[in-house]
Amino acid sequence: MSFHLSRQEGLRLLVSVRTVEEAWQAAEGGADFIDLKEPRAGALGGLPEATLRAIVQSLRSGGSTLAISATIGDLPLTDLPAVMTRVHAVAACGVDIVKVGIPRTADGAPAMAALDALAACGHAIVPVFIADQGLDAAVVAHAAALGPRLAGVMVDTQDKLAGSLFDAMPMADLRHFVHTLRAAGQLVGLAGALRLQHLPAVLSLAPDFAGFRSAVCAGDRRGALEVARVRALRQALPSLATPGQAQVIDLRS
Ligand SMILES: O=C[C@H](O)COP(=O)(O)O
Repeated sequence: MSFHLSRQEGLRLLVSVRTVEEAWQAAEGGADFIDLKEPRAGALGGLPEATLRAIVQSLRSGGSTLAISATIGDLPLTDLPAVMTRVHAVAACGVDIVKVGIPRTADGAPAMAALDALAACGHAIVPVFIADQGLDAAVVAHAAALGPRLAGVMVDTQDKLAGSLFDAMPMADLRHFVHTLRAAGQLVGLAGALRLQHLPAVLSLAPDFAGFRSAVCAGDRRGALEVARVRALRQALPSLATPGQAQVIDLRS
């Protein structure tokens, strides 16, 4: 794996963008990760490779050293050759991290086979567990067992109109997810229609990073990113992260 994400103090912000302009706005607002995604094509919508290359080229030639991730799009894990072809194609666009959705299915075997292939593919991979139907504990344990062969692990939601991550998963399950994967040496990220008001609950779970799109757009997540909204998230973090000030909110126990 050529790119390595190391653990740092505090919560890092991942902001999803769909254009060169949005990428720079996210950077200006204080994002730690620039996440390339087409929100108009679903929760993990993939951008065309030409767009990925253009954003990477602009950020790097403009002097930004921020980590850049990109999703491969919503591909079924049952077609593993197609998933791996797209992973290699996205990585070849110059991004540091490739994100791959891991939806819950009746049979966890395709997800486990995909995780094995992803861990061995030579790129920095972040599998993104889709939380809408809850998580398959055996598949999460399988990801944990892969340890640092994965660059990190995220949980996110598919249906952005059904509420936030905290509506999709009980707080106790989220705590278990973060604890299990961090104990396995992995960096853990949370996302799922998270808003400013969710930051205390996010911080109480102590993940390594949190991902945002809905919260940084004026309308819904398919609309335009607003730098002021990224900045507001960034500015909220230090005060919330100060020990004793972070309100622990058990949204669902
Ligand atoms: O990877 C993070 C996602 O793009 C977050 O999107 P969202 O805030 O709309 O759930």
